[in-house]
Amino acid sequence: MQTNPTRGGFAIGTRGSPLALAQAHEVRDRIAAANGLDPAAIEVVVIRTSGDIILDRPLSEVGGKGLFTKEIEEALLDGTIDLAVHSAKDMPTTLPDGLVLEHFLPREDVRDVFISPRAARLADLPAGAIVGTASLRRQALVRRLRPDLEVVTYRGNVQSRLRKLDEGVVDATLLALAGLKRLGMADVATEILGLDEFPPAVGQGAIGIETRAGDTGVAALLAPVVDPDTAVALAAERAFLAALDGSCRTPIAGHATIAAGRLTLAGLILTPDGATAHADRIEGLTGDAAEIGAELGARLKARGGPDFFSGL
Ligand SMILES: NCc1[nH]cc(CCC(=O)O)c1CC(=O)O
Repeated sequence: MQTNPTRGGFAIGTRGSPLALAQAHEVRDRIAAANGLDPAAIEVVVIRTSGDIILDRPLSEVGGKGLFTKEIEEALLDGTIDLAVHSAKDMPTTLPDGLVLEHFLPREDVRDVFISPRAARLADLPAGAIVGTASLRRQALVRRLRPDLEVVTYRGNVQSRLRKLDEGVVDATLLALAGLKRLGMADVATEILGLDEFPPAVGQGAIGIETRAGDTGVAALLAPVVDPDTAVALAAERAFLAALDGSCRTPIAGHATIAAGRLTLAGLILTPDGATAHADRIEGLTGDAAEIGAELGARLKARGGPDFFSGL
């Protein structure tokens, strides 16, 4: 078994939310099973991040996605942990020097779900109903489909969001089906939203494993558990997001699929009010994933024009 010279063990770093822990335990169990190790010999280290501490403001106002990874990445760089498990969706497009995001478990369902005690479908909510979500993409997509609803920002982990729904603070919310499945809670979903009307965030449904660049020992342990198609899809989606230069105030959807050795990347950018949207897709070779992502990002950026991103 690979040991860490500075700490004398093998450790996985994760945030402490129930979803983050479920994902870290899944990675631990798969590594153990595929390498003939005792799962108990692989330590799971919970790391509290700035993003977990600041809960009262939208992420886009307090510094973005990096707040959920900073302390975990420091632990990876200083050798406290050997790999970090993340929701790929929550990862910034640029990582600190010396770290890479190249390993992914097979992707879960990428779709969003609508959850409400008031209506069987998003289309059936009464006018004026309040939809709570912190995601700018979900806010814009709801406004595009249902401009007559009221959209409010609503942060917190999956459990706390569902609690607010129970308490009647909002009439409906939207969550990723993948997270609910990993928590064994897929049955709370009221309606599974279609990919065309409600395209996912870049990385949605994928568990990413961040490692130190050139750590061949960890790469060897991960080789039997990772999914190459998911890695290709994520390379395309993340290059797309990076080309749109990561303004976390811009609603963006992006989804790559692989079939018969070909990659198809679909992307969408919206204004926050959902009134204006630009969508396109590119199909090409899986080996060109990063180029396809960059090209689609550049196209949509050009289509939106200079004011699309600055004027938000
Ligand atoms: N930003 C929170 C977050 N990060 C990943 C998931 C769900 C799991 C996934 O998309 O892989 C969620 C919750 C949600 O959006 O419902």
